Amino acid sequence: MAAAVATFGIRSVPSNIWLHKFGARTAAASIRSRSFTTLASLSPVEDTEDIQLNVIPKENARESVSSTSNNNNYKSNKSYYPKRGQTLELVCESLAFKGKGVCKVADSGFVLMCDRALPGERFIGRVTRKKDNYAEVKKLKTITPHSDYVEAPCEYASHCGGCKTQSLSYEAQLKAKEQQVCDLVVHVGKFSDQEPEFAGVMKPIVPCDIQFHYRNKESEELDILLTANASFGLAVMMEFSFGPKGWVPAEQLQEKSTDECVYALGLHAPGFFDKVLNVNKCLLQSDSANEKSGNESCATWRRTVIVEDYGVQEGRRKHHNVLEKENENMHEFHGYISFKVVLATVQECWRDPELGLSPWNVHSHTGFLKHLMLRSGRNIETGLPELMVNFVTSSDNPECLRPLVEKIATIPEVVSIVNNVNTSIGNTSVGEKEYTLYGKSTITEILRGLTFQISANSFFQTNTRQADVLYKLIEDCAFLKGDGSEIVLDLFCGTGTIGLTLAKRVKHVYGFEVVAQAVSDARQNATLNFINNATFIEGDLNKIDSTFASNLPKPDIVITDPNRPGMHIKLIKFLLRLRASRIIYVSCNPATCARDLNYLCYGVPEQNIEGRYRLSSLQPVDMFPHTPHIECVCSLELR
Ligand SMILES: C[S@@+](CC[C@H](N)C(=O)[O-])C[C@H]1O[C@@H](n2cnc3c(N)ncnc32)[C@H](O)[C@@H]1O
Repeated sequence: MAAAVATFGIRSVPSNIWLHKFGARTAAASIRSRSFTTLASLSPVEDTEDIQLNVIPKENARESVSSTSNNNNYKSNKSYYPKRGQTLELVCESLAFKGKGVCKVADSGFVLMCDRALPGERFIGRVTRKKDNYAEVKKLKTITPHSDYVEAPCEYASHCGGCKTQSLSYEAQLKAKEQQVCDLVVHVGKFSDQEPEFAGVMKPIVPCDIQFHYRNKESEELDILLTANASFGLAVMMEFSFGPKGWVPAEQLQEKSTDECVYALGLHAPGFFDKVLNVNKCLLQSDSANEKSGNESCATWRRTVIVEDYGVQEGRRKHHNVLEKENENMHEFHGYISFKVVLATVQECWRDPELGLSPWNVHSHTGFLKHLMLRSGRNIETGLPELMVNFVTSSDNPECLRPLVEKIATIPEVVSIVNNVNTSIGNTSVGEKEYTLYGKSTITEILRGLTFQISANSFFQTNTRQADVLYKLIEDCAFLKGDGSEIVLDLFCGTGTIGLTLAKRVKHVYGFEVVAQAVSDARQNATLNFINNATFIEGDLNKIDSTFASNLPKPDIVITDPNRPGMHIKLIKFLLRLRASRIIYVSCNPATCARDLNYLCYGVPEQNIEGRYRLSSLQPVDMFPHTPHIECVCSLELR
């Protein structure tokens, strides 16, 4: 297999007026019964909004339009089409992929998608973009707010791109996510919700219990802040961007001082790749710390925050002991405090003209600092948090970072400072070169009783606490015999997490992963955990050929955990030929997941490939409250 990451396209699942039973039908029968009136034709694989929307066949369009129910047949009445720029009164009915509100014009049934519209909300919106059978709209004014309203505690909630549903009660968020998965399974996956088995297959969403542990004000702020960016979860990963000009939301322009419009370090404004919302001290400091610290140095401020937050008067060690007793989420909480301190330290000095550091300008392709990535792990001996700070720069000049590195290195939790050099004009954070500027090149984390080493560019679940729940679910779905006889194939294995949690009860684990650093971490993780029956292989699963895995013993269980685009059709065909008894499909994108489940269960009729699997359970898991993200664990049995 080649090692390069490829882009690829899979056509979207053809529309079909027949919804399938749960694998009960043979593929041949399903081929006969299909009527391929394809609305979607070829959707780019990343445009999963289209996968989700273009799912109802033309001949059914009218029926679905006339229905005003919540059935989420996201299909518009073709006889009505609003004009671009037109303002309309709309009602949001439900949430769709990426957390966009599915809205309808009263009496027409025409579907419009609106960012930040929440179920039950009646509002005025302006049509911004027309798609084939729906349109996009920008919210101008709320007439009546959505149901299940709660006050969003974060001052950036309505501006930053991350947690769109902060003002929706957590119960309502869960309901919306569960509904979304269900709709996708029916409309994209083509499973019939009329079958008696459906209710048994679709499991209720597993909530994130951290929601309920963090009840006090500080803690809510923690939850919210740490989910404020799509790329991180609760306390273990955060990505900030540098920009030449801070973005200020229109409604705040009057209040903000002009210097806030200069050089920014913060979160991307929603929908803008070139605008950065500066994350300033207001968000970083708790109110009490703000009052107390005044102009004090960062170190003093840090102590103040900790003492104020927990009422602990003396000694760090004692502080931790007390915390462990008082708050079982101490690890995340303390990691969070360290994030705040690192960010405040960088904010304090990176604009100093003497350092000569400039932010990356995405338009002119000039400037040096692209991103600041913070990742937190845990010291495996003390259990205390340890932090990795990763500066992503546009050129190879690590010496320029020296003054910043010296300051950050004084923060006790920081054990690793690295520099990823990414010379491409794009905004990605993975570097062609990596320098370790201070301490180690990796951090460690503990998950399901195992130790994992993580490099800057390796994937690792960003909400460790909920990852533990997720991996336990995967283990349960594996139904291991426990006699050490089974072979496990761990596709998209990252640092080996899933395979290694199963390794001690199986004969051998074979993991495949494209990122070289992750493969090397996975091998090291096997050693760290005294596991010698796991083999990790570097390669691109989008570029497999007929010889793929032919030299390995036939697996009994396949775990597949692709990133958002889902599985390449080549890999799906490989799995259909392989016929392992069980596949566990772990997905972070329910739209591509539904599409791939359809392939695995009903085949690829256009290519005369039969489906082989029966979907026996689908378990949504909420890894990231307040964000649109949904994780799913699906069990498929060989028919
Ligand atoms: C969602 S992560 C899952 C990682 C791992 N299973 C875990 O739970 O930590 C997806 C992984 O697939 C890897 N990946 C993405 N595209 C790939 C490809 N074409 N071939 C192989 N691995 C790929 C990513 O680098 C990432 O580590």
